[in-house]
Amino acid sequence: MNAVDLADPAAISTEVSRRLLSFARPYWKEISLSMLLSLATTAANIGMMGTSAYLIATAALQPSIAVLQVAIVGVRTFGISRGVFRYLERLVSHSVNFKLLSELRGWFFRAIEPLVPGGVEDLKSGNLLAGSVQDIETLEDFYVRGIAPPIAAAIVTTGVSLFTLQYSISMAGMLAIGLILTGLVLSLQIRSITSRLSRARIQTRTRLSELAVETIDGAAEILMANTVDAHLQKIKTGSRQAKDASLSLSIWYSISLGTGTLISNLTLVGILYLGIPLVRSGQIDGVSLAVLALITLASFEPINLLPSATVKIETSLAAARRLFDLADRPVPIPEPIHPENITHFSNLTIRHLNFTYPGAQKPALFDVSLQITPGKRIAIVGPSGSGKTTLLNIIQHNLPVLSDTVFWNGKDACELDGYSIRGLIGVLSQNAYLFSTSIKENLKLANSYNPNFQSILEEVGLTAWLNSLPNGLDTWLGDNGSQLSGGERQRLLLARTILLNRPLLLADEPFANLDLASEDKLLHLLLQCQPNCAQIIATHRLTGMHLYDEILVLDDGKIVERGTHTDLLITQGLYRRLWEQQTNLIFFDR
Ligand SMILES: Nc1ncnc2c1ncn2[C@@H]1O[C@H](COP(=O)(O)OP(=O)(O)OP(=O)(O)O)[C@@H](O)[C@H]1O
Repeated sequence: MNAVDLADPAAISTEVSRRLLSFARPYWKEISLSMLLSLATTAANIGMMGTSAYLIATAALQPSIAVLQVAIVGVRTFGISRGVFRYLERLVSHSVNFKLLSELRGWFFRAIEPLVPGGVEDLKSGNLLAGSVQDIETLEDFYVRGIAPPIAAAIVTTGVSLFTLQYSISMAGMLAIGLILTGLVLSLQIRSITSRLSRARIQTRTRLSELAVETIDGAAEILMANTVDAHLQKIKTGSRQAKDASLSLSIWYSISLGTGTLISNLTLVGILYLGIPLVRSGQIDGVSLAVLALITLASFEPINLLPSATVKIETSLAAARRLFDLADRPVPIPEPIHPENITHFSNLTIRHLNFTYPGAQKPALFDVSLQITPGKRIAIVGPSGSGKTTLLNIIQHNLPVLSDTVFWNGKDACELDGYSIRGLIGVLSQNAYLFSTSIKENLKLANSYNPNFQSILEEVGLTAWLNSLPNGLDTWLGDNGSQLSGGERQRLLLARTILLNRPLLLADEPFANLDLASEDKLLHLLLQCQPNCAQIIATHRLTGMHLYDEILVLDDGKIVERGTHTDLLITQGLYRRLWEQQTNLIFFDR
């Protein structure tokens, strides 16, 4: 949050409210309508109570029925219109509220998305889940209870006090004091008490969400390690803390409701205490006092909701603050001010690239240069930790680089639109995500317009398997493809990447968890598909190396050797040693 004193909770709340209100600006017409309807409901309620009091008090004096006719019609009209206005007010306020919440979900996703390359690694997925679901839902209270009701309450307080003023200054003063005590003093008091509790509630709820996601994701490992009880204990502790935080808020919610009702009844007693002598002295008549007494009660109806609404609004503000904190994280790879789009691929050149992770002692990449053009196949090989994945991430624009190091079609990557760069790249890795839906939907994700699924599935060798499935392409894959074997999964990921049809394909150990024969087969398939597609494959398994145009050997972040398979075997360097190690291993494996 900009230019806000972070030590001042009031300043933070004001800034958070201002930002939340800015989302409501486009809906000002609907919000104004809901405010008008809220006012109309309260006015109808006050009218109904006032005319009822008039009717009952006048009827007690046994006048002719003609005298009561207008009041009878008034009670009916106010009674029916109150229900109609209340219904319309709820309809309008909830409709605008749902629109606002869906807008906020879109905004949150758009704000988080640019952070994903390298910006949310320190966050647990349960934290983001709590943000995108629970926190946004909590904001409902801010919009439903935070905008229209306080304004309607202020208008009611002013109107009813002015009306009472026509009868007596002291009674009007008493009523205004009661209304202000409840609507303002009690609300502010409750707010200062509950703001810390609201933050604690959001924190405990987030922690519980993190624990739940972690436990579900790691269920198999937890069972294997026999630590179910320890995890359940953590969840129980988290649940208890979340329950305690909610309970404290509920207690204050009830206290505020009860105190509001107490103040309204005390005000009524005060009005009667001041009014009865006035009736006795003939300054006002008894019927007017009855009307004023019931109007007093009715006017408290919207005001009484304010202190309890404050508790909910404080929780909304705490949730919003967390959302803004997440959304305001600095973008790790800022886009240029005037980004240039790149729509085709003719070459990628990397010149003397150095890269050091923040806080790392030594660079992960040092003086790396390469060039790739359409149709060229490059393999990046090297021991674990030599920098292969880092290099692929830099090409994907997932890590920040200095200008004058990475060039697309001769243009500096730092001046290009990051989304358009990623739009040129297809990525294949063993960790790629498969959505929990059908095979067809997962393939459509890559290219919903390509009806040519069957031929690509045939190409990657999945046809026989698909034919054996009763539901074929409509087979559900399970969470992240949990119902697939390693080979089926990798073939499906390969089919999805081919369907994506991007001019540059990056593959990071794509088939490493398969047996050597399957790996060999899929690597050949990958290299044969899309002849014009440039490919860079990072691997530490030296399978099919003779098929690559160039092999870069990385060691400790530096390219120590480069050339074709035959050249590198002759060189007698690291590549040759790695090759011999692997061929010996394969020999012993057999
Ligand atoms: N996010 C990160 N923050 C800090 N250091 C990192 C990060 N990711 C990787 N590194 C470090 O950078 C170096 C290169 O890692 P990288 O993952 O690129 O190697 P690799 O060759 O792909 O390894 P492997 O074959 O095991 O996947 C390693 O020393 C690693 O510890």
